[in-house]
Amino acid sequence: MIEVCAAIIIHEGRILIAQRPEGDSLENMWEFPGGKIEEGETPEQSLRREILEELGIEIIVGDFFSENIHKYPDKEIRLRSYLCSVVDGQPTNEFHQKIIWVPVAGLAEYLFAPADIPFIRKLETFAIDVD
Ligand SMILES: Nc1nc2c([nH]c(=O)n2[C@H]2C[C@H](O)[C@@H](COP(=O)(O)OP(=O)(O)OP(=O)(O)O)O2)c(=O)[nH]1
Ligand SMILES: [Mg+2]
Repeated sequence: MIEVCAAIIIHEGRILIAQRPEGDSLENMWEFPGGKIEEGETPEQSLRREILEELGIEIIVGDFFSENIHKYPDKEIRLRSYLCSVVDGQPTNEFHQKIIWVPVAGLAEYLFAPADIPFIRKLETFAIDVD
């Protein structure tokens, strides 16, 4: 089982989503930034490291949002998501094809990695209160 953490970064009513690189697994699909937890890391530490690497920003990892165990043809992952906020600065795209901010109501337009679908459904049932 591969342990993966994903950041649901919310800012001014929108969520940051990212399109996976060409040539990688799940290429072109949309995801929440993050990645595999490394040896000795907590999920929170892992997410802060991944977000600094992928987006060049410091985040606050807040409440746990949801967990989904998903079997891909070649691997099984436990994907855990956390609600996060930006400490300061603008995210820069260091890794993905694209990064964009979308309102919850717009998430359905994007083709997400299959493991993310339950998160999208759950987000759609919540009125996310921000600011
Ligand atoms: N970061 C992230 N990974 C996700 C999401 N949904 C999802 O299925 N994944 C999968 C893709 C990868 O197989 C795995 C870990 O992501 P990663 O970005 O660290 O992995 P990677 O590209 O090095 O993966 P791989 O090519 O070595 O399989 O989790 C998501 O929302 N965010
Ligand atoms: Mg990653």
